[in-house]
Amino acid sequence: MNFNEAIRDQWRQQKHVCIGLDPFPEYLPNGITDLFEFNKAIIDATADLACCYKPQFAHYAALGKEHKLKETIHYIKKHYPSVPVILDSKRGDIGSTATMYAKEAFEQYAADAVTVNPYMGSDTVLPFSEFKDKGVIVLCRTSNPSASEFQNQSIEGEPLYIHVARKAQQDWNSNNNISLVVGATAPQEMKHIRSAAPKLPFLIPGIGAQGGDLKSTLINGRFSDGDGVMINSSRGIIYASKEKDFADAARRETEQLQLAINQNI
Ligand SMILES: O=C(O)c1cc(=O)[nH]c(=O)n1[C@@H]1O[C@H](COP(=O)(O)O)[C@@H](O)[C@H]1O
Repeated sequence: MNFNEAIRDQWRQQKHVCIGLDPFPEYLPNGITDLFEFNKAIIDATADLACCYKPQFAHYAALGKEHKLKETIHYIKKHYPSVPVILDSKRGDIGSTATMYAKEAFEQYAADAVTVNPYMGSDTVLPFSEFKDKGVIVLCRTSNPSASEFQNQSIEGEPLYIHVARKAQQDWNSNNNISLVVGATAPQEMKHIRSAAPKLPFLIPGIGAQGGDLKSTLINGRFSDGDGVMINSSRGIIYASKEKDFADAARRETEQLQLAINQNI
């Protein structure tokens, strides 16, 4: 089963929440200093609800704690093998280097999918999509405040993000393993991208701490028959409480987000 099939399996069980494992040392709950211990508590409390997990690479590498990232991914794969793991490293480089980045994500870290920055062109994406069983999640229209500076620029009458969506669907998806990152903070762009790429799954960050609107996200982002979306929340879930009950609080936030998704999907 490849990544996209595994996600579809999760959707069939009404799981759409992608939990971001982005530990900031200064926000760790009182008494917790170890990143793996923190992640493990969150994972054990949410694994039956999560569509997937998404650890963000910089949150480990900036602290020299890449081994804690590896430990986290191995823990999920050992104890909750049906929950896919997306390594959010937003890689992108010339083909020969991209091949090494793909090995980093899929062989060193054993991730099921990786986020990829496609703005250097096709030869930088294909080394990832050659891994048939793995997911390649291509940045299309990101959630950050300056995203429109370049991504909304019009080229031949269409915004750049639409060119990315078309290329992803038509040229990069021969192994049926491509998804798109589309931020919840850009509902009109999301609608446009969904009509250009009706069948590609969307990873949607921007709900929770970044203030994206869930209802318009679901109306604009889901497939015509529902599903189609992995709704990411990181800080909104993992920092729901700074006290001893942080894992239970993360579970409650995940349940509430899934409930809100069910009511709108
Ligand atoms: O690729 C991503 O995951 C991503 C793309 C994007 O456009 N915006 C975005 O916020 N992200 C990531 O999604 C997560 C959002 O975190 P919260 O804002 O705390 O929910 C972070 O790990 C970001 O790096």
